Amino acid sequence: MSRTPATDPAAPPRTTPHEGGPGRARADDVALRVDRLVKRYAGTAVVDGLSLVARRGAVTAVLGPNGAGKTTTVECCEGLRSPDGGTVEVLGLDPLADAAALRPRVGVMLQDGGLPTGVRALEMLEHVARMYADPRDVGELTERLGLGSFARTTVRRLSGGQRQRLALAVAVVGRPELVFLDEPSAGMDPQSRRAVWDLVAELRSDGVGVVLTTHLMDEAEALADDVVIVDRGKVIAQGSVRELVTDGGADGREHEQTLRLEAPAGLPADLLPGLELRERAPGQYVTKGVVDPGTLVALTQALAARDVLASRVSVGRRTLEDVFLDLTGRNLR
Ligand SMILES: Nc1ncnc2c1ncn2[C@@H]1O[C@H](COP(=O)(O)OP(=O)(O)OP(=O)(O)O)[C@@H](O)[C@H]1O
Repeated sequence: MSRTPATDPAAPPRTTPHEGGPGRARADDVALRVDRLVKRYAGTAVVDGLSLVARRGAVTAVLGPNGAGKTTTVECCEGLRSPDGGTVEVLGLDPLADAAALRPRVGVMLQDGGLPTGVRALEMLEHVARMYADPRDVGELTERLGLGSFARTTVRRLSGGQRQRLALAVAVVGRPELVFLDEPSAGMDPQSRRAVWDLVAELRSDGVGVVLTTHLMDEAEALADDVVIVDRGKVIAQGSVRELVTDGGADGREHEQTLRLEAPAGLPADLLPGLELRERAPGQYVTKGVVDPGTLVALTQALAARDVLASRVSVGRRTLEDVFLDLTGRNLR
């Protein structure tokens, strides 16, 4: 698959539809369809013709750097903002015109929690549960998300991570068909994070469509069936994690190791015999081709011969962060 050069704003987004993935989702599998969405603030398009599909029974991660337009997009899907162009279909309905019909069917976890601050945590969850015909068991949800230790604490006194866990419980207690999670594990300790990830995996296997925005690579890699990478209000790549990190997936390159080097800018591409060294951002290099133990020796010798001291050398599988950096020349965070 060809690269979309970072410098060519006219280039089309790199789209890699895959078996069962967003490109081939059957109409009745589709939980969310966003088509050429535009949202402007003060005349500037912060969402600029963005299209994506999220399936039922799948986790779709919307990934991008700060200010990319992720939250704005999701807020248009939640009926919290009205688009300036394009269309949004949530469970086949319009999030603004059909807001009342969608409310019991869609769960929303906002980035700041979005919860009233004077209410105690458990009372809040119980209150929301009573609004649904067939809510989840509050005790079970409390237990698995570890809400018990702060059940009687008011929302305003909760830590960031506690508030996030409560917001997640509130989002899923009504058994939604589609749930939007905005950075669900931001600010959480590893144990809470694991509990959130397990819950998300369970929602997916129960057939729920999960749309999560994040800039955490490991979260997207661990959870997502479909990844949509957004930058400057546009989709710049989409596909499964495997497709994205293997550049199309056909040649099985996921087993291939990539060598990453941080060193002064301007090293030549042919520094290493038999390996291409590509400078994808100033001073940040990656190699293409097979990396073996001898590669590290050759690299060290080649750098020493030029009196160059590397600040970092690492070997590992290609990640979503690499994909983003390749496409944009910038780090994701
Ligand atoms: N109500 C608003 N009025 C004006 N500008 C806004 C408003 N809300 C968001 N923006 C701007 O729109 C752009 C996209 O913001 P958005 O919150 O959608 O990005 P994001 O990808 O979710 O970022 P982050 O990862 O930081 O949450 C940003 O430049 C932001 O400053």
